[in-house]
Amino acid sequence: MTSPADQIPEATIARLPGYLRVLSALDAEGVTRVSSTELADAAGVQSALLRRDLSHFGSYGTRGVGYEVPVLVREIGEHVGSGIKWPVVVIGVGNLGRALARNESMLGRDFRLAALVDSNPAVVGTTVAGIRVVSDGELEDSIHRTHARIAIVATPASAAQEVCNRVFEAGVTSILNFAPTTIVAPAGATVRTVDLSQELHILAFHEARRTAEQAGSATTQSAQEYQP
Ligand SMILES: NC(=O)c1ccc[n+]([C@@H]2O[C@H](COP(=O)([O-])OP(=O)(O)OC[C@H]3O[C@@H](n4cnc5c(N)ncnc54)[C@H](O)[C@@H]3O)[C@@H](O)[C@H]2O)c1
Repeated sequence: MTSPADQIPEATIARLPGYLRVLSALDAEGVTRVSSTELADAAGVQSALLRRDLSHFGSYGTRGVGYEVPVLVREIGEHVGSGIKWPVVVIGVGNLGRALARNESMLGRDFRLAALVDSNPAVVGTTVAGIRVVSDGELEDSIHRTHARIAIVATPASAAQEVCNRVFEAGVTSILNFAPTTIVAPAGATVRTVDLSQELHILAFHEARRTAEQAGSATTQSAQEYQP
């Protein structure tokens, strides 16, 4: 398709799985065509944004006809690596790592748990979700053995950068980082950091603004009601 990946905005890439989810559901229902407005509504975005996102991949739809659902499912699926069953190594098998491992569905159907690594001798050797946890000394080996290029880091922040350095050195090029720290990655590698607390703070920001607006309108109202 048209644009090289490094010219596609991250925000566009982040919306692709949402489009694919809606399109796959339509496809499963036997729907063959969808307008940009219908698709945008179902995905919860503006239709102009949807058209712009898809145009990055050369999908422009046809005026009055819309998009061919099976074609778009195949094309977006190829872009987001759908149907590959990517092996994923999880490093740090504490509360979070264990929860992810035990609920593989949280990873989505295109990813499979390939190895679990932890440094705690009390955790090493235990079995989580049918996989034996190996020691951090076996980190590189577990990456080579499973051919994983994606890793999830769920260690404390203090260990995360060193773990990531080793993981990159072993051939991983994509990390989903849960540790609350900024990871420095080599050129050509991708790190996505997930921070629930940051997401909650974004909601709190909007809540604070709504509260301030309500307080402001109440003040304005009472000022208008004031008749000297
Ligand atoms: N992103 C989020 O929304 C979110 C939510 C909860 C927790 N966290 C973060 O995720 C991380 C994990 O949280 P948790 O509650 O599971 O912590 P935890 O202490 O229960 O688990 C951390 C695990 O990492 C292991 N570990 C430490 N150093 C290691 C190393 N060098 N190599 C391999 N394993 C190592 C520990 O032995 C432990 O089992 C923490 O950094 C925490 O702050 C993030």
